Amino acid sequence: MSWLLRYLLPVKGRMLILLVLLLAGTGLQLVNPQIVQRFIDTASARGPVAGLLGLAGLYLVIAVIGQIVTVAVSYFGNDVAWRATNRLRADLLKACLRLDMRFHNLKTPGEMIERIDGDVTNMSNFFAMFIVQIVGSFILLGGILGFMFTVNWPIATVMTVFTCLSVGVMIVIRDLGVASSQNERQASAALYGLIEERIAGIEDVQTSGSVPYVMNRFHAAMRNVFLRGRKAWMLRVVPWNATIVLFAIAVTAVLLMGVRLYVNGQVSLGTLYLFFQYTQMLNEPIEQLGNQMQEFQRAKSGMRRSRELLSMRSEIEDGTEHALPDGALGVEFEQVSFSYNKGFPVLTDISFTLRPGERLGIVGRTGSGKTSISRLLLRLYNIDSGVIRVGGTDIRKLRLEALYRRVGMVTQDVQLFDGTLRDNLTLFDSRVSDAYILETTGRLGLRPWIDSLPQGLDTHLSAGGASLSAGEAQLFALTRVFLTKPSLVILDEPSSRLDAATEAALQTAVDQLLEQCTGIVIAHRLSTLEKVDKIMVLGAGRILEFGARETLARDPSSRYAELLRTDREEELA
Ligand SMILES: Nc1ncnc2c1ncn2[C@@H]1O[C@H](COP(=O)(O)OP(=O)(O)OP(=O)(O)O)[C@@H](O)[C@H]1O
Repeated sequence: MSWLLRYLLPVKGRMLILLVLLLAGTGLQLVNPQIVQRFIDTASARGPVAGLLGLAGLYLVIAVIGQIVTVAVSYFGNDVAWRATNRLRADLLKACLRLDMRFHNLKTPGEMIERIDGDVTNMSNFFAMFIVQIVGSFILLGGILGFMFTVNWPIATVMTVFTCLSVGVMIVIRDLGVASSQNERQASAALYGLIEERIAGIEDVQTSGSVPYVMNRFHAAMRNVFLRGRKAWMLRVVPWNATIVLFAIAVTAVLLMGVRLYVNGQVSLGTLYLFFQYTQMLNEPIEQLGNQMQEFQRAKSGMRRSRELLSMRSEIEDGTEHALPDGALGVEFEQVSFSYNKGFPVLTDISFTLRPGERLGIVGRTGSGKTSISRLLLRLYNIDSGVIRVGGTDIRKLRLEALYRRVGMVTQDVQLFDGTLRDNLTLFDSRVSDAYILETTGRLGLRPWIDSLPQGLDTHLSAGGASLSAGEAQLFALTRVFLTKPSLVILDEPSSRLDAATEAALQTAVDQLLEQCTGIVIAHRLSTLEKVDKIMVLGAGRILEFGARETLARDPSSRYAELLRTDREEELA
């Protein structure tokens, strides 16, 4: 409840309006049967027609106002629900964006969408209506029973017993469907994960002819959602069904007692109608309570999942220091060991130093750990042991923001965001001027491409990357890093997708960039590394060789020299 209140407190004014409207609606509901009672009694006593018409008119006016109040309740209910749940959605998204890569490696984007939006949508009705309707239902019940006690206490007692029994049954079995509702949400999240994954890999799915296979998996996931959903629904409706049986017994008892009183002349026909009508009306708040109980079970499973997500902490704790020396930044790895999964070391005992402004080329076989080193430098993962220093400061002590502001990385995968070309190049930083963008793109050879676009920097790019060729996307990513004027730059296979001419242009630009900052270049092709100062040869997560490039190249027994020889032979072949 305290958690719920945190989201409802900011909308307390609207909640209050909702409550007042609900009370007004409840009052109107209680009044109308009494008007009908008077109408019947006046009519049976052959009272004046004008009086009857007046009662009928009053009934109509109250009925119309009642409808208006119902519409207003629905409007404010939805309004409150959206406002409160949007806050929760924002909190969930923020929590999700702050979680570390180990978490994200295990979750598909589709699953996260379902958790941030699907679960919350399931809670929205609960948010809007739960407190209000529970309070409203109890007030209506109290009003009906209270009035009945003033008219006929034996019947009121029967109705009270029935009400207490119904509410008691619901309270006792209220948690029945929670676990299975949680399972239902889980299955639904898995289904979304599957759809997202397959649509993201649509090219592979289509070209490998695996549409039938995907459909098969999809049907299996749908079946799972259906089976779990059915079970959850069955368990949720049990409390409600129990009250229907109780209600039928109560109506029968009240009618029998009422008819007996009428036959004995103890009550008028109008009062008999009132008994009947109020017993019928008891059903409504009890049904509301039952519905809310169902919503509650559904919402509770969503709430559990949301609270679980909100309580998760990223393994990457932000540091406190934010001062780094001006200019190029030195890098130091001291006995660094790292594993993605416990027991499977990816990097072991990595130690090396790069002075400010130095350029390091990392080579090694596929899977030797080159990219992992760059990820560690950006603190995407915590290391198992050792220390990494950037600009002389342990990166664990640095504010992440300070680190990201000074370190740039170009990876093999380029992510485009929905926005203009300018937004994508500056990553939505409006302080970067167009002149600077154009000058930088000119240096990188992207200018002819930008000039060929009808709207230049204002051209809209779609998210994902479909609007750029792989090579363009890579040039694009380099430009992005250039624009941030980094003090340390990591280039992961920067020219892997470029043709020879573009690569030459790019190489000049990279050289210019590396002149201003410290650089780490990860490359498969040794030609990319001609300008670097030092070389690191990695093998199975260990440094096999580290030293000045010139020295290693000249030493025929070095691994680097051997790599150069094989590279040349391959080129000749
Ligand atoms: N997210 C991850 N979770 C678990 N293991 C991973 C993850 N990323 C990489 N690995 C493993 O870590 C090892 C090193 O991977 P890394 O990407 O650093 O190698 P690399 O030298 O950059 O390879 P390549 O030249 O192919 O890019 C590999 O065995 C890889 O399977």
